[in-house]
Amino acid sequence: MASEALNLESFESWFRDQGGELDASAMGFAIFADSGRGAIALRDIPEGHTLFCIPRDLTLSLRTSSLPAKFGKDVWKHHELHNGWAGLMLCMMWEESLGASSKWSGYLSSLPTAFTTPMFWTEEDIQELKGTAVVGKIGRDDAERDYHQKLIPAMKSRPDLFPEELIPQYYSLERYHMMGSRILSRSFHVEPWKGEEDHEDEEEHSHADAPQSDDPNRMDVDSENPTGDAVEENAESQNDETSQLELALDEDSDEDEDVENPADVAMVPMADMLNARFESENAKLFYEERHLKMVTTKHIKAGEQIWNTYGDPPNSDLLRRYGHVDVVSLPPPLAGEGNPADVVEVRADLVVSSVRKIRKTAAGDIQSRVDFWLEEADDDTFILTTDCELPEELISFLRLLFLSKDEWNKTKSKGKLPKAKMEPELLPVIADVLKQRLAEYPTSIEEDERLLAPEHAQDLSFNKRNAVVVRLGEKRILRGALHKVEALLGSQKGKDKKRARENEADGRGKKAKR
Ligand SMILES: C[S@@+](CC[C@H](N)C(=O)[O-])C[C@H]1O[C@@H](n2cnc3c(N)ncnc32)[C@H](O)[C@@H]1O
Repeated sequence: MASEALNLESFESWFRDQGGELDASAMGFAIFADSGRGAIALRDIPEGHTLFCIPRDLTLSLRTSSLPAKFGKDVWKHHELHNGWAGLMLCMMWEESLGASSKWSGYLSSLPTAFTTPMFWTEEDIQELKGTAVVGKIGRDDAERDYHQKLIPAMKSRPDLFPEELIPQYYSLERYHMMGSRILSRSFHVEPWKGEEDHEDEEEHSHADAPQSDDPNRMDVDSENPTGDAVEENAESQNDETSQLELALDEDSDEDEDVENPADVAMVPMADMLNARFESENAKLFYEERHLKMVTTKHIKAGEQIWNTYGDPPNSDLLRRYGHVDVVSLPPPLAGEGNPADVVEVRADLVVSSVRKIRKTAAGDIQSRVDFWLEEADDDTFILTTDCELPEELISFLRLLFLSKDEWNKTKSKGKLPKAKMEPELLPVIADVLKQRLAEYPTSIEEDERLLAPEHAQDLSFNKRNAVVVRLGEKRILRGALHKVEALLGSQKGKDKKRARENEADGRGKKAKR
């Protein structure tokens, strides 16, 4: 605790020395038992108040580190450092190796070195996540491949920048993972100022192509102040200051608008000191021409925590990226506590296997229907949320698999997927899919609820407790959806019986008439 407090003090003075501005009458730091360091309001703060202000050139990214320019654009690209996060990870390791001569030394030394994300879990702990969306997305192997295929050759090519004796201390695989985790849990998406974009005449420097990013939940930066003040554009003055490398990094960034330009991934000192909790945001980062500003989005009372937002992701993503889970009251139809933003993924192949099992007559052309689906819908996973409603895509997919041969031929020629209209014949398959999906978790809901009960919770390790929270959240959604399907099946049976009785009575009536 004492060392963390000291760390914060030197971080704060580094921040000011570098031109950062903090309203120390409004915001201070505290250490929270469940979330580490965070920011608190030292007095009542009105909405629209600027808590701190960061010069753009104090953010750490491919645009601001001088390492990419030392390689030159072609070599940087040759080593594939313009794709994904590997380039920024190398920049961070290099800046750290410079010690006090790096502009970011006071920042880098304030960053955590240990993480609670599954990337660092034992195999035994990871087993606790079986069935959840986390397991397939940890990505340790992909990250290590990048380390060996991109970073090692790049470093070997420049012993002047990466002296061999410094490799174990600053560039080990362990430190590489550490940088990756810092980016994962603390980076922001920071786009260049509009006036920075249109430059074609810049000479040779690194280019950045679009990276593979899976990041809908990175902390975001808005371009407009919440008070509605217009952000003034001043392209001309910005042009003078924009580094040529920065422009080169953006040159290729429009190639695919769906993937994030790695040059837009930025470490933002001070802004990354704020914690987040589901729907608790009361401050947000906004950008202006030369600064990023953390501005309150609500009135905050003295003593309250100042929360940013991480985009309110499901617990599976929170755990994977940030190493914690959100536990608040769940809205109906669920009850108890969990993350209202939770989701559960159901793979299309599970649906296909249930259709094959239940509709023994399932068409031999099922594969061509699946291919048609994949082409038209471009998705092989169905997502259920905490409202426990059945996804429209799932219903449409099932209807496609249930079409008669004639209907299928028509659908194929029209190139249009069936409407998501629920049919009674789909219900038994959906119930089976949900049961199969529930069976993919090794424990039951009741077992998990017992593990999390207050009298047992202290027996769980931090990782295991988080794993149980994630898997229980997913299972509750599946159970909620299953209850809905069973209720529909029950009322369908009731309707069928009634119809049968009426038919019988009709039959008798007719007989009586005769
Ligand atoms: C952007 S940093 C926030 C500052 C961080 N607490 C620190 O000490 O540097 C994100 C990290 O803070 C922690 N964190 C943020 N919000 C949290 C919460 N609601 N519960 C638990 N931990 C949280 C997690 O470790 C997360 O990876």
